[in-house]
Amino acid sequence: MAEVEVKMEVGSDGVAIITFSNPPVNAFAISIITSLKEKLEEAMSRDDVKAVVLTGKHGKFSGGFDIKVFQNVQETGKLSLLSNFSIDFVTNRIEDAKKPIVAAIEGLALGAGLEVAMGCHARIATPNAQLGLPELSLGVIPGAGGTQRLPRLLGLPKALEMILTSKPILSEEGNMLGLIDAIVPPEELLKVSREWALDIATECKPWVRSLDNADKIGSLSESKEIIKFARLQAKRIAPNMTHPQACLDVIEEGIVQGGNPGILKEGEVFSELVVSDTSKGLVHVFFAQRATSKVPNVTDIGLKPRVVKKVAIVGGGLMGSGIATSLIVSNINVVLKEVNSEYLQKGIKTIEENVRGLVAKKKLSQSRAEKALSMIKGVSDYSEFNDVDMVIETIIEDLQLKQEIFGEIEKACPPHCILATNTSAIDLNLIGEKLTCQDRVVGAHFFSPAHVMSLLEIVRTEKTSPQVIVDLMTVAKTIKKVPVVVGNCTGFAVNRAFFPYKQSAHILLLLGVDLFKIDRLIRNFGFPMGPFQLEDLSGYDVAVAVGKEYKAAFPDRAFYSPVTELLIESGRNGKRNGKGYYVYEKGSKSKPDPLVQPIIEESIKIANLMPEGKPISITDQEIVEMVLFPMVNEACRVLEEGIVTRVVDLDIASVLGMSFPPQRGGIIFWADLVGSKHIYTSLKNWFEKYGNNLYKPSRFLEERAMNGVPLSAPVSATPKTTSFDSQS
Ligand SMILES: C[C@H](O)CC(=O)SCCNC(=O)CCNC(=O)[C@H](O)C(C)(C)COP(=O)(O)OP(=O)(O)OC[C@H]1O[C@@H](n2cnc3c(N)ncnc32)[C@H](O)[C@@H]1OP(=O)(O)O
Repeated sequence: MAEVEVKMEVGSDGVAIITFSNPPVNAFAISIITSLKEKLEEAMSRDDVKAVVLTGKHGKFSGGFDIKVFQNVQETGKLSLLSNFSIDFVTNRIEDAKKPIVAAIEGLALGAGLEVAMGCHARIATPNAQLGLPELSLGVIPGAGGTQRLPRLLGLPKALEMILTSKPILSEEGNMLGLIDAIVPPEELLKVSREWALDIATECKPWVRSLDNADKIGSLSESKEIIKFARLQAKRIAPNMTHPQACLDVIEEGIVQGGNPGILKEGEVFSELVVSDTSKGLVHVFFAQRATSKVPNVTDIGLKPRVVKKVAIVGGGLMGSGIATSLIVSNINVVLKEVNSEYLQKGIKTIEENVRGLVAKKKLSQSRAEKALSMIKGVSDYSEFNDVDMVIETIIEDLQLKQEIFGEIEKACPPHCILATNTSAIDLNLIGEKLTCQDRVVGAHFFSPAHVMSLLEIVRTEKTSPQVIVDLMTVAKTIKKVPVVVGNCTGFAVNRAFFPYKQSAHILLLLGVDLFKIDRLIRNFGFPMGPFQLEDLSGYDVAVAVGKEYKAAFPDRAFYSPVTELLIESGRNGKRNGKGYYVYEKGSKSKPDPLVQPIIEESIKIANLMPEGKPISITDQEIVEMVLFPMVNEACRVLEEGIVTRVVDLDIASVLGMSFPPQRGGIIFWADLVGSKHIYTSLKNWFEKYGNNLYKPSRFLEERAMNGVPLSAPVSATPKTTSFDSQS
């Protein structure tokens, strides 16, 4: 069968098997939908066809509507591209067809994939097929009848859970709950499906129209209560998003008015949401995340990843034990080295606690947890390093010590072994300076807690070999991390672009803006917490140590705030000792601590930033912009210096490493929506007003703003020109 094609074969039993193919996931592209309509029309009109089986090629039913079409609609505004898929195709051509249609589901049926299957008159699936409606994760709602048919097939509570969490269920659960009619092995899928279809045609099995099925919907008052509860939950999980509430409105409409009015409302709401900024951001993140795994001159030069079966970790602290946890739960053997048995026991204990935590959260079964723990071996010397495929060093940020350790591991490990460091700041060229095998040195920058956070920043030097990068990217995927490949500098891409976030928040504080207001506004923007809450969480000692690194690396613009050291002097260390900008007490929510006010007043005096000694007057929007625009400015430098060569890498690094709200599409995507000219002029204005270099626009930003070139255009896209100043 050709790559993108719909084929129909009519058997001697009178069943037409319609197979669609659009690798890799059989997405419903416009051409596939058009061909499917034609084949269905033919099947309905042919006298030798009694029933139809609809199935996908390549071991999958369908990954849903083609999301590239969403991008096209978002760019052109042409809603007609969505071609009334729901009513014209799923309802009229499938559900209302005059001959029975059975969906034969292998592998997965997601989004429109499941919606098409629910329009069919029965569903037969292979074991472990994934069934889900993940549309909310793209900023839209199920738009091909899913909001109406799933509650009618599964009952409201389970349907709401699936839609609101975007999480799929497996066909076994679907079978138990009534979504799937039978589970059969892959080799019997077509045989059973065609028999089922014939049985419906001969009335031996029921001809079920899902939209008419009211059995699983309870009383109106009961349903309304369930939806009310779901609204509260959705608000708690996604406080800044409106589309989950819009989805619940649509589901409620269907319950109150009936399935057909529900489908009409679904269509209206879908059309509004697909062109919203939220959907634009989330669709961008979907494709950007996949693009990060295609690295020019690395993944496109025919290299095959080598197998990494055993990894040694040097250092069993918080990072080392988190990384070890990620590896062992993904079936990679780990040798954990510590300097003495006390530290070793501590490290192993943390790993055991991490694994128990994953079991408690139902992310790991008990048997897999036991297997994982059997894959770790604690050691206090290098004798076990002779057959490891990779070493990850996770000790404290001390260059001399790191150089010594790298000298030792180079001798102890086999010649193919990858030598990785988890440093978050130190120049990799210095760490590997004394080695003979500098092509094997690479940064594996995990984020804390390493067994939970999904980003792996892979830092390459000019000498790191592409093979080593390919290998580490493969390990990242094995342990379910998203790898982003970046260049070498202080802070690499994530911490480098993120440092102005905290510093600008401190400048605002010292200019007299209420810190709790800053936190609240940043949360409203979509970050999970504000800059001061984040500082409380990481601990002030970390903030002071990291602040020194940036001061040394970027003395022209790194800002020193006296607040953190004064907080430490007064016995505060954030969440760790329960006392920070907020008070943390066991069993209750953190609360702003009024007792920090005198410390802030003292800091304001020391810093003396307020113009004429008075707090500045500033709008809420400007507060948010003053925290975020300096990050955009630094991100521009990261791009200009080639630390990151593609904008998608920075967008994904910001979403997964800085918790930049995914619905904003990542830092550069958002900056382009705001407009580089506005960012440039705002920064310039603050630079002139407050005299702080943190706000001085970078050359890259200035050139892009001046030439009207989006920040996301390739680095080579900016013509070199004179500045705004000299132009005006
Ligand atoms: C009207 C309807 O209600 C609206 C919809 O149906 S919206 C779509 C709903 N469906 C989804 O959200 C599913 C999105 N896809 C996924 O979650 C995952 O791709 C998957 C679980 C299907 C497969 O995962 P995995 O095997 O890891 O492969 P993954 O790398 O993600 O995808 C493989 C390729 O298929 C593409 N792809 C996956 N689903 C796609 C889709 N629905 N449309 C277009 N392209 C898609 C990916 O972009 C990727 O392309 P690339 O190779 O060029 O980078």
